[in-house]
Amino acid sequence: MDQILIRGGGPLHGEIAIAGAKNACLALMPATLLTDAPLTLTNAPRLSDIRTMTTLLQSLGAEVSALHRGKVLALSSHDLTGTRADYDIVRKMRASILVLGPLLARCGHAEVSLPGGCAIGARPVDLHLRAFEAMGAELDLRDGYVHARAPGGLKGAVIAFPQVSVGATENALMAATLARGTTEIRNAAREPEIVELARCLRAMGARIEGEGTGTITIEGVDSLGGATHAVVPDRIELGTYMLAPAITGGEVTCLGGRLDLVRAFADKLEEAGVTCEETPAGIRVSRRNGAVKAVDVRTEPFPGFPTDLQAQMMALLCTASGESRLEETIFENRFMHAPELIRMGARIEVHGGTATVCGVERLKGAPVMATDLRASVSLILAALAAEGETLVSRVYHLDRGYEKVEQKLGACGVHIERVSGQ
Ligand SMILES: CC(=O)N[C@H]1[C@@H](OP(=O)(O)OP(=O)(O)OC[C@H]2O[C@@H](n3ccc(=O)[nH]c3=O)[C@H](O)[C@@H]2O)O[C@H](CO)[C@@H](O)[C@@H]1O
Ligand SMILES: C=C(OP(=O)(O)O)C(=O)O
Repeated sequence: MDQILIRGGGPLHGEIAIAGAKNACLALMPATLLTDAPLTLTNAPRLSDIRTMTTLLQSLGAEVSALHRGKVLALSSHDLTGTRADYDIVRKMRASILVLGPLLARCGHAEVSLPGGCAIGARPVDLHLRAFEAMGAELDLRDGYVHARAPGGLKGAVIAFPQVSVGATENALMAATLARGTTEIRNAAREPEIVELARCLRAMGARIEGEGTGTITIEGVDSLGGATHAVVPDRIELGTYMLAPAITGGEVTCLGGRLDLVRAFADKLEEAGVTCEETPAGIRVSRRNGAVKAVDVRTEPFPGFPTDLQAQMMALLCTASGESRLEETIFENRFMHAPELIRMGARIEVHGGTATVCGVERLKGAPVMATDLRASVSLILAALAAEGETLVSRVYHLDRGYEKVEQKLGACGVHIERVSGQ
């Protein structure tokens, strides 16, 4: 199994190109199931999660070709052969549940394995299922699978989510495009991934209004056509690399980055004493003198501070001057990076959903283990500033969401390499 070795030390200088967004692409790819016309996605990231979604769609009979070294995905669901998403694929990636809405809308039935819990929390899919029921689907949970049927087709409905869910909003949005009548999604997620999906669906002929607000209205149409859509830059990869010079000092420009994608996060960086400027090329981040200041962070749905940047922010605050509080409100078990950061000399106490971080002068390199995707990259960030060598194991988590980490950070002056471990 691969490991990543980092020799921390000096400041970072250079440019890092931000890839297309994993989470946007994972929602856009299943949209192919809604149409028999071709869907082309450009600026796709090259990640194991994208390959997993490719395998899942292919298992349903869709054609998915990765062109231009994987940066362009050509998808066609002209000849769908199945409606069953198998446990063997779904268990690898929760976003697999996003095929349920499109399959149900297009084929009138689908069988999708329940994704189950994962390291960061239980993550049920009840909100997805309630949305389909509101649209007239009949659901049956059997043998670990959701068996969904809508013999007369889905009907437009008012779907009022009791809590904000990105995935449930995406699933309901896709299903509603082919439902009979009008659907109103209330308390909808407002994440950029939702806006992207709505734009792509609109380009395919869907009638959607209100994406990016709490209420999305969809007027169902009889069929959708094809489209070509460029995937938005990955705001979580962007935030992660913005933290690199914040932690080590120096100056890095994140090419293609946009402040509107990371406003709440960039505000916290500024509050901590890190400069973030938008330039025509991207976002330039610099920290020249002194330690960063402690700040308090509370994760929230967009436009709040993203849970997917909480672990990385914690890595920064480990060496801030003073005491910071991080409150995780989205997932019940998303502090697994804390014990590993403590192995590197951090002072962190976790009580329920709150972590208190007391900044130390210097972290020390250590062997550490990645427990999930964002935890893995938080350890890499911590290692950039640590004294000595850090060896991060279980980096398959990292490969789900970050392409070419070694090259991107290596080009900014860090000693980082992938090594084969046991
Ligand atoms: C592939 C993808 O885009 N993943 C992102 C997506 O995950 P995902 O779409 O799974 O996250 P949700 O927004 O649905 O989850 C938010 C909260 O709602 C709960 N919930 C969700 C659905 C449901 O049916 N019932 C329920 O209780 C979840 O357990 C969680 O506590 O949004 C999360 C929140 O920004 C991000 O951390 C993930 O990176
Ligand atoms: C939690 C994440 O992904 P997923 O929802 O696929 O687990 C993430 O991208 O940080």
